[in-house]
Amino acid sequence: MFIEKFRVDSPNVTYGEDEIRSLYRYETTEVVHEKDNVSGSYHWTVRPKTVSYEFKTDARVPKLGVMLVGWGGNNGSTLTGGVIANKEGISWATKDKVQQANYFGSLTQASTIRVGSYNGEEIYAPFKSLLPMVNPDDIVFGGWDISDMNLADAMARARVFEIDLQKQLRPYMEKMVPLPGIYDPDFIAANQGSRANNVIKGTKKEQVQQIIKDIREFKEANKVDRVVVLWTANTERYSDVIVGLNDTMENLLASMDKNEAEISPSTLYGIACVLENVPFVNGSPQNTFVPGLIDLAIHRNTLIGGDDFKSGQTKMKSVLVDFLVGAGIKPTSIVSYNHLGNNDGMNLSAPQTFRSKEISKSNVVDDMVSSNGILYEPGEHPDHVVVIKYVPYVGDSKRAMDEYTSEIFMGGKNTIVLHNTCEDSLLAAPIILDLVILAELSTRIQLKAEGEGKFHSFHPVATILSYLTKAPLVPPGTPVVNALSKQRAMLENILRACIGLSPENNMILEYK
Ligand SMILES: NC(=O)c1ccc[n+]([C@@H]2O[C@H](COP(=O)([O-])OP(=O)(O)OC[C@H]3O[C@@H](n4cnc5c(N)ncnc54)[C@H](O)[C@@H]3O)[C@@H](O)[C@H]2O)c1
Ligand SMILES: O=P([O-])([O-])O[C@@H]1[C@@H](O)[C@H](O)[C@@H](O)[C@H](O)[C@@H]1O
Repeated sequence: MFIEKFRVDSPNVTYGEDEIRSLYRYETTEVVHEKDNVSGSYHWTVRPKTVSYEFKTDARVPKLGVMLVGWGGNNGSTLTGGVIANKEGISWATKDKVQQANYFGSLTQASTIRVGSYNGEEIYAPFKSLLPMVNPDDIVFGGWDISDMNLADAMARARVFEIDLQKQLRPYMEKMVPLPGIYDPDFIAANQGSRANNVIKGTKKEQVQQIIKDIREFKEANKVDRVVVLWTANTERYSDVIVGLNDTMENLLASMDKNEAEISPSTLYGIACVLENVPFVNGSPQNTFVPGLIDLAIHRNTLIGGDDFKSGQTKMKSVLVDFLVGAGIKPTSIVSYNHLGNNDGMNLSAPQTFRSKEISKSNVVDDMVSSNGILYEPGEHPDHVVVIKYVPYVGDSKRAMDEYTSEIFMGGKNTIVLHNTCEDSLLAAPIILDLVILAELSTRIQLKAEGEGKFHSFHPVATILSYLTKAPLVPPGTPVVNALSKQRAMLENILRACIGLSPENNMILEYK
């Protein structure tokens, strides 16, 4: 059964006008590897451990401004149009039916959580009912693009929405014009040069200062309380990480001042956001967050997150490999091919930008493979190939074909083949929405473990966003989890803890 909302009745939870507070007992384990004093041999011990936490969530939902880098792209124009269509209740004729706007594909807007059972029936509520979240209909969009095309024409260029919908959206979008962006042809494919007619001139430092100015003016002009910036511009090549250049925040800022060529546009946007204490999320696979920028974000306690939206093939991969390995089946060969004809595909047709994407699409199985020492020897992993081809005719309608070959019982082999066709931007747009909504929410959550003197925010490197990214950015020295079910459970259970609910453990002992 589905319910629209609920309230937790517990001595450990208080709902104030501006704040929700909870007392939470975090049940975990401590693993030790110790030497037996008698035998002298080492053994592993697992000790259950309970840590008491206090959470407090600011319940005042801000008016949110979202500034997209690459606003005029397929994702940016599709997301902007999609939110307008939902907000205005637009419906449109397709060859099959009259279609209503929706937020399908968004975890926060279209998924549910289990809150318990009632008279033997499982009870579910909207994911967004866990904590006060921004309503996407209320978001004010803006941003930058190296192409000066207005959003209505950009929507037409993207060829994602049905014509009837485009016609209805045009009046809302034709006056939306991206601000000039930071352009450096050395970091994206040469084939992008023809659209770069809207660029910020000057040194890298002057460009950063302009981005900061843009953010301030956007915030003032639109009277928004908070701004989140998200990169949905073209995939860049990796930046070289060099000691003395970008390895520390001091060196990164000094390199910017010296106009060092190896500081990428995406890193410059990131510097601007961190200096302005504005959350910055990277939806592409390049290493925007060089060590010096991570260092700066930690120093200034500004949320950063990424990398690379997890939207289609990779999302499926992080489910299928998790299922196979979790079932004791050994994937030995994974081949992921796709072709698409949008501008992203054209940009990825250059080897150096493709390499950024190949890395993020390939590393996604590492945690699952290393979790099973029965199937895999240390250092052993499946053959894993990623192929992306640019085929203009298909436009945004990506055609993905995957083949998974695994070893099964008694030397048997199993091959699974998947084919997936859909507009890539219709997968990515709701994920962008979730990223900005959850990034904003997490800045309103404070926590304090027993023994800690005062409340503090989550670590600035927002691991909480990992469900939405192919290559989760994590604080130095912490584990990377890619298995989709674990990522979703982590996110849901942290938000459940904020209202004093224990993790969903699926035991339903009541009925055993
Ligand atoms: N399913 C998906 O669509 C998906 C999934 C994962 C990742 N991504 C990534 O999202 C990004 C955007 O995808 P898209 O399909 O919207 O691409 P797109 O090419 O349609 O849009 C990118 C936009 O960024 C602009 N741009 C490029 N460099 C810029 C800069 N330095 N500053 C400001 N604007 C700049 C371009 O002019 C373009 O309008 C790509 O990096 C892509 O790899 C997309
Ligand atoms: O999310 P996913 O389907 O694994 O990966 C996608 C790639 O297959 C596609 O070629 C690329 O253009 C998109 O940006 C996205 O990264």
